[in-house]
Amino acid sequence: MIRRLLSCRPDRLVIPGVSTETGETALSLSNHDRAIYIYSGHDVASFSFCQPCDANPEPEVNDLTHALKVVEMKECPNNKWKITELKMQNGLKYAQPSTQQGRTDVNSVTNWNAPLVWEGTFDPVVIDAIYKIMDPRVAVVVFAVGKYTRFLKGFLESGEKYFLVDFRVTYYIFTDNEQEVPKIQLGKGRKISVVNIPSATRWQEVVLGRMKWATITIEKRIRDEADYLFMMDIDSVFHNRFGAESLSRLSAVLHRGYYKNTKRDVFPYERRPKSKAYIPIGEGDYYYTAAVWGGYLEDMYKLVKYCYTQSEEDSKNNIEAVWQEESHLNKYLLYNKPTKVLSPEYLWSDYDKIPADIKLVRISQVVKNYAEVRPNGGQ
Ligand SMILES: CC(=O)N[C@H]1[C@@H](OP(=O)(O)OP(=O)(O)OC[C@H]2O[C@@H](n3ccc(=O)[nH]c3=O)[C@H](O)[C@@H]2O)O[C@H](CO)[C@H](O)[C@@H]1O
Ligand SMILES: [Mn+2]
Repeated sequence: MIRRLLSCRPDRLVIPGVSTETGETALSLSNHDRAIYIYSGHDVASFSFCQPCDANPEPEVNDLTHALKVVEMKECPNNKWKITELKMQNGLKYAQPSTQQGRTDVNSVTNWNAPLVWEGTFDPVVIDAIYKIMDPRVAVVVFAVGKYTRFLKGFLESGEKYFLVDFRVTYYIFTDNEQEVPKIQLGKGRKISVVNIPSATRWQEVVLGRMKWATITIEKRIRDEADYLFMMDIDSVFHNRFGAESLSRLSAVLHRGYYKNTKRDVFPYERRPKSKAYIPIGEGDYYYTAAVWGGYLEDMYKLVKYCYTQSEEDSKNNIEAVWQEESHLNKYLLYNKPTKVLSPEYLWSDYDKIPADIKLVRISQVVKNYAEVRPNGGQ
C-alpha cells in the first residue's frame, strides 16, 4: 500500500508497523518537505487524522491505486499553542503601570533582553486576564519513586491552592508505587495522570531517568494532551501564587544558592571536558536549578531529550555529570537562552533564610533526611 504523509512538522514521524525490526520507522522531515509517499506493503491499524498545517496543502493524490490512503499528522507545530496576541477584555480594573516606579533592588531584565521575573515586576490581574484567553493545557511532570511518594500530598494540595489556579493542569506522576498516590481534591479542569515506571537502586538513576521517561511519555501521550510543560522536583510545597507570569517559550529558574554574588567561574557547572555537560571557565550567565523549568511542549521535549541523550553519551564514556541532568540543562541554556528567567521565588528552600530581595516564596523545597529518603543514601 502506498500512503502519503502530509505534514509541515519538521521533526520525527513515527510510522508504526512499517519497520520489521522495531515496529517503528522514524523519518526526518525538513521544513520544506510537504509529503512523503511510503510503500509499506501491508495495512496499519490506526493513524491520527488532522487538518494539514498548510493553508494551501498539495492536492490529494487520488489516482495512484485504490489502496492509497492519505495520512496526515495529528499535531502540527503551526497549530500548537503559542503566546501570540496579548489580548485583554474591555473594562478590566487594575493599577496604572509606571515607567518610573518598579523594583530597583534587583535587575529585572537579562542581557539578552528577556524578563527576569520577581514579585513587583508584573500585575497578576493583567497577566491572568491575558493568559486566560490563551488557555493553555499545562502538564506538570513529577517523579515520586521509592520513598519520595511521601511528598506527593504536600505538593499536590498546595499546588491546587497556588499553582496556575483556574488554568487547565494535569499532574503526570511517574512512580513505582501507584497505591501511594494520594486522592486529592482537584479544581475544575485539573487532573492527575499516573505513569508507572520501575524502581531504582540509586537516586542518581532516578534523577537522570527523569529525562528518559519524560522523553518517552511526551512522545507517547503528553504531546497530544498538553501545550505547555513543567518539569518539577516533588519534594516541594507551594506557598504563594505561581502563575501565568512564569510562562514563556522556555523559562528557567535561578538556583537560590548562586543567584546573587557568585562569580560564574565558581558556578557548579560540569568542568571536566570529558563530559558532554562541560562548560569552560570564563563562560556562563546564571546557574539554573533543574527542580523547576518549563516551556512550550515541543521546546521542552527537545530539551528533555537533549539532557537524556547527552547523559547517555556520558555514561558510554564512563562519566556522570557532577549535578546529573542539571549540568546538561545548564549547558543547553547557556547556548540556547531561555526566553524568561524566573527569580529564586520560583524555587526556594526551607533550609535557607529568606533574604530581603525575595519578597515572596512561591514554592520551596522541604527539609528532608537525604540518607533516609534516598535508596542509596547520601547528599
Ligand atoms: C534545588 C535543586 O537544584 N534540585 C536539584 C538537586 O536536587 P535535590 O537534592 O533536591 O534532589 P532530590 O533528592 O529532590 O531529587 C530530585 C527529584 O527526583 C525524584 N526522586 C529522586 C530520588 C528518589 O529516590 N526518588 C525520586 O522520586 C523526586 O522527584 C525528587 O524531587 O539535584 C538533583 C540531581 O542532581 C536535581 O538536579 C534537582 O533538580
Ligand atoms: Mn529536590
